[in-house]
Amino acid sequence: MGGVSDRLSQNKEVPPKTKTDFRSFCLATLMWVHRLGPAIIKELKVQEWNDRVTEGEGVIVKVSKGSVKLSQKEEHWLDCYFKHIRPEYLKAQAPEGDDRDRFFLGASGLPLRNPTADVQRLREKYVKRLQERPTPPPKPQTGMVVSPPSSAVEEEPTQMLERTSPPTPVVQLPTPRFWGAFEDLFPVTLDGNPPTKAQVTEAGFEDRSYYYYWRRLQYKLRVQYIVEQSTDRTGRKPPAARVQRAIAKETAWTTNVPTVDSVLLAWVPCQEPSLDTNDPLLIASVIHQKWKGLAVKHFEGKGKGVIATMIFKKNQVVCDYHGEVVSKQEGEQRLETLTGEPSYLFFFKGKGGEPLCIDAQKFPCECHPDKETFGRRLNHSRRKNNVRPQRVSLNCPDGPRECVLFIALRHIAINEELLWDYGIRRASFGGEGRDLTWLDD
Ligand SMILES: C[S@@+](CC[C@H](N)C(=O)[O-])C[C@H]1O[C@@H](n2cnc3c(N)ncnc32)[C@H](O)[C@@H]1O
Repeated sequence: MGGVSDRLSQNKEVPPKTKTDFRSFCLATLMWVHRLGPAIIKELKVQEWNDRVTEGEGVIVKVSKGSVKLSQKEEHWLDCYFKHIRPEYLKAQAPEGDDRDRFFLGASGLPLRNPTADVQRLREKYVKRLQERPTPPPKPQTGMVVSPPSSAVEEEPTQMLERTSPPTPVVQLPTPRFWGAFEDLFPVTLDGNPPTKAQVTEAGFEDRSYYYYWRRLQYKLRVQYIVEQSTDRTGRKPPAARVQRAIAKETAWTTNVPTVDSVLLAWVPCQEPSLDTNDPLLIASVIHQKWKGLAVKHFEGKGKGVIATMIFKKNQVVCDYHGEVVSKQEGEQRLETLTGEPSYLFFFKGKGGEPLCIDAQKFPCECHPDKETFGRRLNHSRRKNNVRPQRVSLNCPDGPRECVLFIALRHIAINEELLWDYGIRRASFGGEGRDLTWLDD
């Protein structure tokens, strides 16, 4: 399973069956090595996983009845499941399901029902395989391409993962067909270097076009990165000087450095996402406050905040700012009554420019007494904001509802904290803002 966790951490393809096996393997670790009962495992919460603390060479995870100490390796396995498998299961889940806090989910996105049966299945599968295995397959030799076609990968996942299948002899490969195998061996990254000629030849890729393609993809990646770095919150096309400064900051890039012109050419205006105000899923999520892929986490010096537990794509709706919608005037009066505690009042302009306020001060809210409403927990950052608020009028069954949705400004990775720009600066409120130590302007 070490091979599987390596592939998962490197974002390489892993067949669904192997992912299920890997989840069972994590369950088996908790059951067999740490003697946790299935009921405790089923109850394990995302929050408990996120709140794990390092102790010596391992980590302590609080569980419903006590705690468990995992080794670094075991932590790595469980984290691989959490970061690379669970988010996929979350995608499958219908909005009615309440997935949000369970660590172990089934492929349907719902909480895992029978960990014992899962572990048993895994055990039987491997015992059977060991009994059936004839003689060990030959080890791959150097100068061979060790990448079976993807159909073979589906049928016999462990062969691919342990790289024990008989190697395919080197042939002159057409570029597009085998690019995947090349990229697996030499992933294209923002800061990496292309493989040397010797490495390429050793891996069985004689054709120089792979090398050039690698560089071209890295160039595109870098151009896109500089576009993002040099475009400010106004979303307007950046001036050449700003692009030049953003490029100059990347001192580690010594070759394959994008030119200012190529960045300006690649720049396109940021598209306002067109939200479907009749979307039943969106409406259900707002009404029932069931948002996928989010978890609350405690941050030192910030209090609570929200992290992503699945990937969010640019322009995807993350959650809403849930609370009581009142007039701006009413909101200001409520603000006056606050004495030093954090404010959860969101002022905005509703449909037709009407000044409104969403009051999320009360927790839990009356309409969802058993729920963590995520929007109110999002912290501020001007510099590292990755979501932005957008006002919409949703066509809910009981009539139009004024809403503020948080939209991903870019690709958001798992475990990343969700941050939005509150629009407050140190100079705000006639300079009163300078007392707010957490502002990063
Ligand atoms: C809407 S609440 C955000 C959630 C809040 N952290 C909590 O625990 O519920 C706003 C308050 O969070 C805190 N906060 C927001 N962003 C912060 C940041 N970047 N660093 C530290 N505190 C922050 C401030 O106290 C602010 O008044």
